[in-house]
Amino acid sequence: SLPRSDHQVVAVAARELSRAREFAQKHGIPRAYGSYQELAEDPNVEVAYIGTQNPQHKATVLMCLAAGKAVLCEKPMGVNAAEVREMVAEARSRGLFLMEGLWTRFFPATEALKSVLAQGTLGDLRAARAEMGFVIALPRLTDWAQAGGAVLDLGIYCVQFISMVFGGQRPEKISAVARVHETGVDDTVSVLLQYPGGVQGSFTCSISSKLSNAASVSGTKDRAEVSPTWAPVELVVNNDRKEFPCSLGSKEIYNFIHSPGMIYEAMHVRKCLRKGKGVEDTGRSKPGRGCLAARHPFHSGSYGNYISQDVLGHPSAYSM
Ligand SMILES: NC(=O)C1=CN([C@@H]2O[C@H](COP(=O)(O)OP(=O)(O)OC[C@H]3O[C@@H](n4cnc5c(N)ncnc54)[C@H](OP(=O)(O)O)[C@@H]3O)[C@@H](O)[C@H]2O)C=CC1
Ligand SMILES: O=C1OC[C@@H](O)[C@H](O)[C@H]1O
Repeated sequence: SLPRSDHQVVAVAARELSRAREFAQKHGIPRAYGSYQELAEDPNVEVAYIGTQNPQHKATVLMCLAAGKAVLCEKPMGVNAAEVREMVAEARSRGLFLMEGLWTRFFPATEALKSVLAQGTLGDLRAARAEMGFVIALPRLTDWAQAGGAVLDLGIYCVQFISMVFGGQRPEKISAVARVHETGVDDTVSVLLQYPGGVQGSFTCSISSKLSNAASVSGTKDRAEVSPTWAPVELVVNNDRKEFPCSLGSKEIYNFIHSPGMIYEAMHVRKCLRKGKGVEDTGRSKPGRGCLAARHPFHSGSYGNYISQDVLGHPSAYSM
């Protein structure tokens, strides 16, 4: 979907070469590999996009970093804070770019919301609310061994929204309640986040029930809402509704809605690499090829531990 002068998919890898070849043929990709290692070692690959399942993210990220690649890893980058810290440390030590694929951040509707917030249109912010839930029949979601569960797969979109609207502040207190799936993963979770000055964030995520799938922020003057939470194509401020269609003329049939919106994060990666500077992680930017770990409280560990402690009654194997 993007100009070939800017982006080219030059290789694809799978654990089975036949599957990589089939995908490469279908999408006109020049090279197919039967292992991720071979792709990581391909000198024509500048950026590795990692779309394996959650438990394989870390190993594949480290493999590609070791091969000197910039890395865009699907969300959640790690299944817990320790994994994320290890990947960020490795990227930093090698001076390489690393980004978590929270594609939501780069949608035009999100950019429009950010300018509404920057203009102070809503007044002093008081509360943010996000929901993401639907009945999803994906085996990986109910499988503990695949780091399934609502919070890791869907809750992450809610947390990143709340973190974004409150400027990346860390909440002072977190509490959570949950329905636990018979496989032991979190099925439906509601979380309350208390920020300084009585400002509040709350979200519900569910892999077994349809929720509003909208995210909103309210202030002393007005309220703004984007939807759907994870791939926003609509922004409503007061009664003013703006559409940001993202079919982008693509004729592809995708597994997940608004998938053409993946181009926005790809463009962001290119922009960062061309700027050649590390992007703010803790509020400072560094000259030279740095790394970005799209940091949000979720992966700081404390929130994840609170959530998993509250939700599952014990720090789960994959608590964030
Ligand atoms: N940004 C977004 O909108 C979305 C993001 N995601 C994220 O993308 C990632 C992949 O999700 P999805 O594509 O639904 O997952 P799939 O269940 O389709 O698995 C993706 C790939 O993981 C690879 N894989 C590597 N090791 C294993 C293993 N041990 N067991 C099974 N598969 C393995 C397989 O590749 P192969 O066998 O070919 O090597 C498989 O094709 C997740 O992290 C998810 O959070 C998912 C959907 C939407
Ligand atoms: O990232 C995602 O977005 C859409 C969901 O259906 C999917 O399970 C999730 O991984």
